[in-house]
Amino acid sequence: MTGYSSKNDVATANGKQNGSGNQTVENGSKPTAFTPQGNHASSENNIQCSLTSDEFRAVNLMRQDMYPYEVIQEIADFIVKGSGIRPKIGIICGSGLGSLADIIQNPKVFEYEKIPNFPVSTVEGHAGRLVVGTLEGANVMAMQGRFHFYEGYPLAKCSMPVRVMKLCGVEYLFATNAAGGINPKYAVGDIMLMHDHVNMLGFAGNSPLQGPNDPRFGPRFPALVNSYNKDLINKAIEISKTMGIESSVHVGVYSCLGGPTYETIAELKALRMMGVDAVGMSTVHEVITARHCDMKVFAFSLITNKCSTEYSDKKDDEASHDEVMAVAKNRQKTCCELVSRLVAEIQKTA
Ligand SMILES: O=P(O)(O)O[C@H]1O[C@H](CO)[C@@H](O)[C@H]1O
Ligand code: HPA
Repeated sequence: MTGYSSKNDVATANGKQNGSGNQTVENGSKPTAFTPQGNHASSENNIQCSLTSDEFRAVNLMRQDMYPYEVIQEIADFIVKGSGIRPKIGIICGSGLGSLADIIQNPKVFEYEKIPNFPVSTVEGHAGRLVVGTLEGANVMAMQGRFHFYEGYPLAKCSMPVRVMKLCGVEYLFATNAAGGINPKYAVGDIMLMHDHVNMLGFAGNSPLQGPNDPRFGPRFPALVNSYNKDLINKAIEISKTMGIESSVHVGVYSCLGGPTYETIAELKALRMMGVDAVGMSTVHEVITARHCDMKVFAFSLITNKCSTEYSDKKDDEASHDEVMAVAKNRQKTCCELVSRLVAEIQKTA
């Protein structure tokens, strides 16, 4: 084999490459070192990284993944007291689907940065606001912006807001996402009601439930069969008929990869062989966390792009976040109608 070389260069955290291993930092502040035990030492050590003290603290905060029950309770109390509402339905808005929160009546809006101990949204199309109010007469709360593993947050932190929802009183989780359609029958703009998932991050040994289990949330070993509530799926199918969109609504299997890269052709082929219909980078950790604390789950994917399993040189065949956002914007009205009608159905039987 020719044409491949490995130079053994040392990559620094600020992206600079330096074959000698000497480290530089952009702003001129002195690099610090840390030990494998996580100690933050300023002396030279066996393992080095070129973070300043402030950067180190920021990264540490981002990676913090232990949220004791009491901290989550405090966040929930802050939201319930601040809004004067105890929500029954929690909605997570997928990429470009923030309008699902805009249809909430009498909204009380909490910016994520103003909520104590809450992470911040870093992805375009995820505004970073919690909206609490009513929809079709039901008390609801919606996350206009979710957290993804690729943003640098551990999975437990990505799905911590689901536990906040639970302690606010939420019984039903509606999780929505933008996803690539692997099933060749799916078209851009279709909706896939999730009836199961393949947890690729779980295959790699990663779970939002990793670490000590607090039985106040749920059991150490939760079962995940029947995670996606069948009654809600059937109600959504009925609603899609009355909306005249049943031919573009499917029931299928979603898989979450870590991202932020979109998939290679070989990965897409492997996923298809595993029975996956749509792929994204979210939702599964939220569903796991919701099922762990016994919430009823309804989830759907808006198919924002087709994932071809054929090799192609055409730029148009590559997934892009711009396309994802544009399709989501186009289909937001339909998604809003589906969600509000399903909320109305739940409210009817309450
Ligand atoms: O799953 P949501 O948040 O809808 O977003 C999807 O869209 C982004 C990629 O375009 C990824 O974040 C992927 O997970
Ligand atoms: N792959 C992964 N995540 C996605 C995609 C995709 O094709 N589309 C929207 N989110």
